[in-house]
Amino acid sequence: MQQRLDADVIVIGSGIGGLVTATQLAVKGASVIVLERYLIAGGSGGYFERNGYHFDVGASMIFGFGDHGTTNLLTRALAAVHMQIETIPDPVQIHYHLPNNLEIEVHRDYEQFIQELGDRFPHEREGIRKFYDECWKIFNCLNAIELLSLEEWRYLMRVFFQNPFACLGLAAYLPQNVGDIARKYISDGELLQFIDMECYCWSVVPAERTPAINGGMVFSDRHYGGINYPKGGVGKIAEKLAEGLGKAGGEIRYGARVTEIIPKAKSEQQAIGVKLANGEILYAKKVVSNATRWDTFSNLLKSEPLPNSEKNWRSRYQQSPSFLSLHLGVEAAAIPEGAACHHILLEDWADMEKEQGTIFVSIPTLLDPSLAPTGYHIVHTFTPSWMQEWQDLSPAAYEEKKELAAKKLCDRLLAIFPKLEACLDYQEIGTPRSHRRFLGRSNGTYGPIPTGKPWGLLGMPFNRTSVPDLYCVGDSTFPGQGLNAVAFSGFACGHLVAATLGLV
Ligand SMILES: NC(=O)c1ccc[n+]([C@@H]2O[C@H](COP(=O)([O-])OP(=O)(O)OC[C@H]3O[C@@H](n4cnc5c(N)ncnc54)[C@H](O)[C@@H]3O)[C@@H](O)[C@H]2O)c1
Ligand SMILES: CC(C)=CCC/C(C)=C/C=C/C(C)=C/C=C/C(C)=C/C=C/C=C(C)/C=C/C=C(C)/C=C/C=C(\C)CCC=C(C)C
Repeated sequence: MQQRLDADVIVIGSGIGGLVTATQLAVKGASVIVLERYLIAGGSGGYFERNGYHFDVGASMIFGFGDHGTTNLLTRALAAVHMQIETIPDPVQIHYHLPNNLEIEVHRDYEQFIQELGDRFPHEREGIRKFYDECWKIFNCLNAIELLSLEEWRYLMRVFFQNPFACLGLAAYLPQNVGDIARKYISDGELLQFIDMECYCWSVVPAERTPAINGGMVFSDRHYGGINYPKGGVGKIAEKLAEGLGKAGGEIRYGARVTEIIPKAKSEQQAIGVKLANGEILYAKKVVSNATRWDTFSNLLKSEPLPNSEKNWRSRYQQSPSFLSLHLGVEAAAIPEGAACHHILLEDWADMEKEQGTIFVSIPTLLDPSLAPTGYHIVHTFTPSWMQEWQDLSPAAYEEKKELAAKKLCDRLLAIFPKLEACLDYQEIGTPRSHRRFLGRSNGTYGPIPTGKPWGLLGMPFNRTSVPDLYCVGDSTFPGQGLNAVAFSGFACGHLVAATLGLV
């Protein structure tokens, strides 16, 4: 007997990866249901409101909103469902406050950034130029081709014949890491530490473990498409994608927690399906999981032994730390005139990768004041933290540890915002436990990081999995963390699944 089908494709999770997959499939004519365990869409790209403040959950430095080229994947994902968002250009990507008074601002203008970095390291002026120019080479290859699934051979042939040099260029960079390129041109130890931080602040690993292709994207796109903040907050991206999905005929269900993926039986009689926490079972031709690979294979595929491909991947990649997050509301006087929106603070290079070592700060109200009551700013401060730090504590000990950690972070921030503590109006503290609880991410992880030196991006799995008709999308698939990166993963997954359904 033919199995009942509820949709062509079920997508588990409405993070940006899941939503881009769903919208891409819907506009190609597939019937799609997105199942989201939380109350709103967006996952790490979501938001919450408290006391008149509109806080971004995680992502706040947004790549992919440019208006030209092919790498502006957020603009493109929205346009595919006839949506767009007004964005506010950020003139400085990051203001670094590093040991030995190394104060560097990464200006939107490439030449200004290269000039100022060269002024600080005059003996390395040439090396600096050569290093960042090589990153542009990678970016120019990416930005010259249509970005779809590398698992779909017709696309690969097409893109290769359309632009063989860009494809060969990318193929050459796929196994490389940023550190190898930096060391070709630069020998100053402090400058190499700076390049490590340039990588660490988005890849959570130093340059020698950061894929060159991702470095090329980040170090060039910030000057090309630029960093642009969505007016109304980062949550608008998911809101608009979800709206576009509805208009394209797709459906999204909230409060719909998937507890189990039911794989296709060997007899091929039964369609692949999912079971929800309320006991309901839904069937589809294909299931796409936007949960992390760890959650997908260890929690959702309950009866299946862990496939060898996943075992191999887990030996090459581990979970990155999660974050300790302080969502602060402060009086405007706390923020000095002319301050940049994003800051990185580190006092001692030895602490860069340590628990609560590097501090990330984002003040989105400098770009969009409407996110806070008049006369106030949002200061979102976060620092890497491991789940182990926050387990096995009594409720009272957990609360006390949170308060202490928050106080320590605020004290360190006084170095750049001396009036911060005096101007504090609201504080909400999130730990790895909060990230696990609200985002459904194993140990609240920010995503996969290589266990040793990786072969660039070659070790990252694509969207197809070893379980027939089950696909993965999001930051535990190629090319990894970042909203623009998971948007790529969504375009690739949507394209691959559409191809297997005969829709492209
Ligand atoms: N740019 C920044 O500042 C910044 C900061 C933090 C995170 N990020 C990035 O944001 C990206 C997040 O994108 P993503 O698409 O990979 O995923 P995501 O984790 O944001 O979204 C996954 C979604 O799936 C839902 N979900 C999980 N398990 C489920 C289940 N069993 N049933 C139903 N729903 C379930 C979650 O609630 C969530 O909405 C990450 O790549 C991260 O790197 C960026
Ligand atoms: C045919 C032949 C011969 C060959 C073939 C080859 C090819 C074609 C290849 C291709 C490839 C590709 C397509 C690739 C792609 C890639 C991509 C798209 C990538 C992307 C990336 C992106 C990224 C990485 C991004 C990221 C970002 C991030 C993560 C961010 C973050 C941030 C944060 C965390 C924040 C911070 C700070 C403060 C606040 C200060």
